[in-house]
Amino acid sequence: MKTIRMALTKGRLEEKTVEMLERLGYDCTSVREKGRKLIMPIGDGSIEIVLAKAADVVTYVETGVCDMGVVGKDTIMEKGGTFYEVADLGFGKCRFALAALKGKDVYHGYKTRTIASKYMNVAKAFFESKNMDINLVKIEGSVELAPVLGLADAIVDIVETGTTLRENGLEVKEDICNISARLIVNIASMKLRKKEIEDLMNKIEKDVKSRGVVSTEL
Ligand SMILES: Nc1ncnc2c1ncn2[C@@H]1O[C@H](COP(=O)(O)OP(=O)(O)OP(=O)(O)O)[C@@H](O)[C@H]1O
Ligand SMILES: O=P(O)(O)OC[C@H]1O[C@H](OP(=O)(O)OP(=O)(O)O)[C@H](O)[C@@H]1O
Repeated sequence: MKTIRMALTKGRLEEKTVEMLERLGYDCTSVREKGRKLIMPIGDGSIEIVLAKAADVVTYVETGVCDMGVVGKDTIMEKGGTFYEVADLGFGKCRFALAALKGKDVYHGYKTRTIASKYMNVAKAFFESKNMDINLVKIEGSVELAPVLGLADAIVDIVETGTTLRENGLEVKEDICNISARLIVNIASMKLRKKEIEDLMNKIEKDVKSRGVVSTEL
């Protein structure tokens, strides 16, 4: 049987994904003791794990160098692409929100608002849906700084606990959508490796159900 290559998002989603694979019965010692290694087999070697940055997980799955991947809905929304999104894994939960300084009115007034975000496409689509004309500024991280420093009127960013907003004098003005980790599959792999991929998908779906995950729309 040919090895299935699965791309995992390094960082926040990594631990939960490994825990899920362990619940499915795959020995993930190789991932837990990886050091600086980026590719490693798990279990009996039927799956090979590729550790990548979120946006690159999508690229590797879309191009078919990886058969499947685990990535946040935020990355899927921002980057788009052609692949199957087959499961909401129910972890990595957070949300996209519009936020600004406490008490600031971001909706009214004649001046075009300046919005800062790491997620330019998500922010653009959100304001287009509201028919609001805005100036968008790309910020690479710690986006909360932009309104505090006076660069932007508001931000579109990920909120999990709300601590970063609160500790910087900001508040959510509007929730945009929920985010969680998703399982994605390459289109050709789904046909060519149907049996192996479906077997793994079924195991993952069982695990997701057993955790009582209420799946959002895929
Ligand atoms: N509080 C949070 N902040 C950011 N992402 C979160 C949070 N909680 C869950 N996530 C999910 O975890 C994924 C990976 O986040 P992580 O911060 O590890 O990587 P990243 O956003 O690509 O940042 P970096 O560029 O620092 O690697 C996100 O794409 C998102 O789906
Ligand atoms: O609601 P909270 O629990 O405070 O989490 C949200 C924060 O976490 C993320 O930032 P991250 O730590 O990934 O750093 P970054 O801003 O440099 O991307 C996100 O962009 C928020 O800043």
